[in-house]
Amino acid sequence: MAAMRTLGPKAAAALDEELMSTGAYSIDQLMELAGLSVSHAMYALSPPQKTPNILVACGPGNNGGDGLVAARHLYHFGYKPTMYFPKQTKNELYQRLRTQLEHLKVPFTDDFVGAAKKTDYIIDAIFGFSFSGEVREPFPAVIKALAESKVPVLAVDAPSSWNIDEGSPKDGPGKDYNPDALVSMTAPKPLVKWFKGRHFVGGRFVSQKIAEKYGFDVPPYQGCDQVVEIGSRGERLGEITSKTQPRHFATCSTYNPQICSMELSDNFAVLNCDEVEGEQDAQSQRTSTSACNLQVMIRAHAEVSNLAFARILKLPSEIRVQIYEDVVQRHAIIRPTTRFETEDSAVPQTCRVLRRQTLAVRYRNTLFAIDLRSISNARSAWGWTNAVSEETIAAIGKFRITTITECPCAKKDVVAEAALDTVGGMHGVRQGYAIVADPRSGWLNLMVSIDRSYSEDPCGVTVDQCELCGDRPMGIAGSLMRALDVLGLEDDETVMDRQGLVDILSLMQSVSPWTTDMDDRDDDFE
Ligand SMILES: NC(=O)C1=CN([C@@H]2O[C@H](COP(=O)(O)OP(=O)(O)OC[C@H]3O[C@@H](n4cnc5c(N)ncnc54)[C@H](OP(=O)(O)O)[C@@H]3O)[C@@H](O)[C@H]2O)[C@H](O)CC1
Ligand SMILES: [K+]
Repeated sequence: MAAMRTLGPKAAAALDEELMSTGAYSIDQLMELAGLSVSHAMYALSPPQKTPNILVACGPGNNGGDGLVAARHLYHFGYKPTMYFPKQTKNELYQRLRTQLEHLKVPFTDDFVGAAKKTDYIIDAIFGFSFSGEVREPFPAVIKALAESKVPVLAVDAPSSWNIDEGSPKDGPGKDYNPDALVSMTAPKPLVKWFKGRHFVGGRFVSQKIAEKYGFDVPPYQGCDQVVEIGSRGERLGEITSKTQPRHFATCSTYNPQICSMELSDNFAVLNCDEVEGEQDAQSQRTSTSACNLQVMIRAHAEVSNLAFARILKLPSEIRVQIYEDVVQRHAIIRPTTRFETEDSAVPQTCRVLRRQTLAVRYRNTLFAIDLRSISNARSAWGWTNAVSEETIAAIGKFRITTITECPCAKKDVVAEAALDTVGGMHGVRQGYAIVADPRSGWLNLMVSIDRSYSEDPCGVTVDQCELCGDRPMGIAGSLMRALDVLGLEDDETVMDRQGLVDILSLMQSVSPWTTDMDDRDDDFE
């Protein structure tokens, strides 16, 4: 996949001129769009629930203006921005942007170095494509602090102090400055050749005609996104290894758009591709017919759904295309690994560790996992969500339990179908339970299904009888009901605060562990 073309400093300045002359844009508009893109990139990197405090360092030029605009949007997204803006020019535009922030009571600080120690994220909007020469006062200490920062940094258009054409400086305060992320305005600058972090492009307003004239690519923005995450050099997908250290982790169930992509903590490392293989791989340890079938089904699914599953995952389009091509052309590298690996014991509290049949795709530092059970069995999509992220928990306030009784009576399918209305289209669920977080409606749906093979109820509680045959199966749902009882929740629809949800998830974990036990004994899982 070819890397995106870059725009040198002269071309970038000429483009801005053209946008403001023949393009009929005003500088305010361009800056508003640029700052909005920055705020979207920030949100994509880390939502306000995770990193509320953002220190925005603004330089004297338009790069600084982008930072001022971004801070306003971030405030409205729920962050708490703090501004460092030491060299304000007389330009009226900057005064207005500052006043807008002051009206929101966004604080301005003179002590960047001190503030940098207290924040969760820093936005570097000091210099953009017009930076040149040695860094002048008062910025050397600021650039040095950015280089030494323990908290992550998102750079706007360029890591400040980097040479736009030649990248990171050989000496000076920015010598070791390598921000974690970069959002390129309109098009990447040549310096991205040396940039190694996560990279977004923003500026969804230029026409194809202008892009052609200036020789850059308009990236494939999706939905109403203001930014696209791209690989700096268009590298191919990495292969899967159990040692992959993902920064983010996403799971998805194809047939249920309510199951969104989820993000977990940084130190969550998990991968399991047991029994799933792509091409016969020299290193593969086993072969499995179900894997071959799966492969065929994934392929068919990919063709039919035209990447719907990747879209649900909100994968960068580059990866979507890659998955699509790989899957359709049967080049997916899917390797069996033996076990899951979790690094953080807290993770299982809010996460159901992936089990079999997971297609994982590593893209740069991000590991994407797609739950193939949903892909492989279109008629009975497995409603498994493997993780409930902090962000999702923050977005939901209600909890709903649906019990699906899989009874040995002949009408069991009917029983399962009855759950359709309540859980948004999932059926065919067997043992286990699914947690479906739906931030849009504010629901955390917990679907409990019961299998007769669970003959004992660990908490001595029986649950709903089968509507059709009157039998009262027991099992995992019983323990859950018990857990709710402990919490004093009698209704199966409850509005609760975030802590309540966390408590429930923790309790479920403690009464019925979601991780290794089940995985160990679940060899016949299909
Ligand atoms: N294309 C888009 O989508 C848009 C991008 N925008 C953003 O604008 C910047 C470019 O803005 P510009 O005003 O041209 O310049 P900068 O902000 O990069 O920097 C200019 C100021 O920086 C000072 N400067 C330059 N070099 C040094 C140095 N070595 N030491 C200290 N200070 C330096 C310079 O100061 P002076 O003292 O020389 O005046 C300038 O004040 C682009 O990168 C995007 O982020 C726009 O928002 C429009 C849309
Ligand atoms: K910058």
